[in-house]
Amino acid sequence: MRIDVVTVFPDYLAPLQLSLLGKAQEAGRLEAHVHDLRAFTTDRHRSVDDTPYGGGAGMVMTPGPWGAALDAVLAQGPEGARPRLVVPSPAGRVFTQDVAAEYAADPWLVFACGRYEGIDARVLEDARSRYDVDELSIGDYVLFGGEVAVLVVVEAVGRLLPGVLGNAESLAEESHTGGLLEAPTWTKPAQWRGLGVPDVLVSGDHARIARWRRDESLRRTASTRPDLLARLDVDGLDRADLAV
Ligand SMILES: COC(=O)c1ccnc(N)c1
Repeated sequence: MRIDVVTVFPDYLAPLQLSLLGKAQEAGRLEAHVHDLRAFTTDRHRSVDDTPYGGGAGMVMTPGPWGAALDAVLAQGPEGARPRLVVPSPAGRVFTQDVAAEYAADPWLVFACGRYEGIDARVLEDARSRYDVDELSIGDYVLFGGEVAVLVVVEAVGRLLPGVLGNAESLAEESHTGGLLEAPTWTKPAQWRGLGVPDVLVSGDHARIARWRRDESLRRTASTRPDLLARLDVDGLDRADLAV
């Protein structure tokens, strides 16, 4: 997978070089390119924003540098490819594990990091002729810019890429895989500050352990995220059992 990020704060994306994402890049599973939007400005002040038409507080990012930047990114990628342009925005569709899986299947993601009051609407309108444009929210709150959202999305997507996670099996049991929250976990020591470990987990009965973990996962989901349960058609689930 290739990812390109256009931003006025390239340093914000430095964490992409760390940890598993750094290793994924070394292994050639992920190719990340960060572009400074100001490199596509043409004025002496390298300006990227201006006052909004119609008035109102704050500044809007001007279309010129963005158009040039998105053209340049396209020219650097595979010939004829049509990448997905992801624009982090509080007005976007909500990013979920399912969306992460969708993105993990894309060969090329381009991220446009807006700041201030956003990017001139014509940038996305123009981009739609060459990109599949996706405005994306990481939750119902507002940030200073899209860069933090890019780090969230790239980490959630990158860990789904084949070979990036040491043990791909862990993907099957984690929260939001299959729509439920994962059961609580314990490790050594067996006793800690007077607290022990559920007997079933040291029983060695793997079928019983799997059932117990499933029940704990359902209970935790019902207690913390009943909205997730409402979406699920969990076979054989008797919701009365989940009265927590
Ligand atoms: C400037 O970008 C944001 O404020 C933003 C981006 C993605 N998700 C959000 N919830 C906010």
